[in-house]
Amino acid sequence: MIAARPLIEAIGLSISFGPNHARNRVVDDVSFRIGKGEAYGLIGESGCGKSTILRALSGLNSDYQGALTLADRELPKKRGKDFYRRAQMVFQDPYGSLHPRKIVEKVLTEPLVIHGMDRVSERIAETLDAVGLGASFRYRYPHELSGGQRQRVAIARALIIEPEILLLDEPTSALDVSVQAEILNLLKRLRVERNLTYLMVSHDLAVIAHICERAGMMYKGRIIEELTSQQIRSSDAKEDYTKEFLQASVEAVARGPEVVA
Ligand SMILES: Nc1ncnc2c1ncn2[C@@H]1O[C@H](COP(=O)(O)OP(=O)(O)OP(=O)(O)O)[C@@H](O)[C@H]1O
Repeated sequence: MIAARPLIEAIGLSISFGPNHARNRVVDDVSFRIGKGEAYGLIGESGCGKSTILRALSGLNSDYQGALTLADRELPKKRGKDFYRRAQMVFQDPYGSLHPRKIVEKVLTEPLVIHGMDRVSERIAETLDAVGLGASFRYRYPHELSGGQRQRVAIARALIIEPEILLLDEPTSALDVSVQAEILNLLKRLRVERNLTYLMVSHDLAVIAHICERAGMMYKGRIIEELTSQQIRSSDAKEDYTKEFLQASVEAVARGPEVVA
């Protein structure tokens, strides 16, 4: 079900790269709507434009045509602090996204200071707890953490300012298979507990079907059709390309993400 009034909307989004005479359009007239509290996925093979959409929405690339809206208001090309207060990003690579010389406490203090939030020490303790890391992790450096623990810190950093929206770019694909399911289950639980809205990008259909209620199937920069997680599970697609994509992943979807409890 599409909410009548979406929290996030993309309207005719197009994004091109390269010099004027040889612009390469990698996102082509994409539109989607995400209701408050919904988890929406963008799925497709490598290079189809998923991350480019997420980067545009998160303000990392302002060179786009069309409109992106938040709660019915068109977002300015240069996102203000108010946008980041409401929407935070979690990246694929927990190794690259944490500064090697900052202990966890510093990583978690910074967003609180930027957004002028109180109860710094308590919020750090509460958020570490919420992502399944105890107080002992507070004074550790990234190199003292496993990949899964680092991704939990990255999730804590995103959540500590209590945003409404998480923009998730392949948040488990850099992790060991055994750890992926733990992080996915954490994301699933946090969404319910905090009534979060997710936009998640993944090439992995099982991951999208596990987390998202709906997903846009992308092919060469376009969303060629939208599917519910139920349609993904039952391989119920209209487009031939989607059918092939689903068929190729059918066993993985039926199994769920590896070792999900
Ligand atoms: N800054 C950029 N300059 C030039 N081309 C770019 C840039 N960013 C992305 N592209 C190109 O846009 C296309 C889509 O990339 P994008 O990263 O969005 O794909 P994706 O679907 O997320 O795949 P992947 O999972 O491999 O990242 C690719 O051909 C990529 O090379």
